[in-house]
Amino acid sequence: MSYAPSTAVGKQSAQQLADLTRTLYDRGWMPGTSGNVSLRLPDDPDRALITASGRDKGELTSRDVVEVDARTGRATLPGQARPSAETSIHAAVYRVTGARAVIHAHSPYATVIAHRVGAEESVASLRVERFELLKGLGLDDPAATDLPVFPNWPQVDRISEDVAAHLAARGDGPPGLLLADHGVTAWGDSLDQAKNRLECLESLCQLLVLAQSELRVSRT
Ligand SMILES: CSC[C@@H](O)[C@@H](O)C(=O)COP(=O)(O)O
Ligand SMILES: [Zn+2]
Repeated sequence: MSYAPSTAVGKQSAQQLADLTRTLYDRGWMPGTSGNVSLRLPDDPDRALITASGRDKGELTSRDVVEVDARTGRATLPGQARPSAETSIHAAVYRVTGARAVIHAHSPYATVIAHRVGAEESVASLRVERFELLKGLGLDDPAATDLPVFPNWPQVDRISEDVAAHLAARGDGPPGLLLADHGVTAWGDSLDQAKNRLECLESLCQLLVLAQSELRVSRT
């Protein structure tokens, strides 16, 4: 039930995944067993490694990952641990954006903003503007962005369908999203880039809270 890669690339990727997950736990961004991280294998991007479900993220090792099909989220090897319950959200991001790494965290400020915006039946948009840190998101126009906030349906597949549809329709959106009352997900071309973007999103949410800004939310 533990990941035992046959290649040096698999071994190195699993180690990177585990090291980053523990770092984010240590920051308080993945309390308990919350959060999940995935990375497409550099030598075969059709496959990805993702954290196993329900593990203590502060204790995660390179054996606590699961190899899945990057586009479907289905396990590719027999006898593996259960992949993250939110694997289908990672797969939706991979299908639509071409990202190479995805991180989902329960970091406090992003989660507070996701709670304050909330969501009813459909995706909401949170306007974020003016902050210099928007430049860290790699946007075409860093003056402002509309951060999507998705309903936190109990059926994860329903969330991933919403995410895939929204990202397909809004190709110029930010490399991240909020899940109402839940947390934040960010992605990038590498684990480092996904982490940087997650840090920018968390910090932007912190600034919104500290500035006591009225949240500009639009709902469709
Ligand atoms: C500890 S509750 C958090 C979970 O429900 C979920 O949102 C989460 O982030 C972790 O799920 P996991 O299946 O371990 O990847
Ligand atoms: Zn979560």
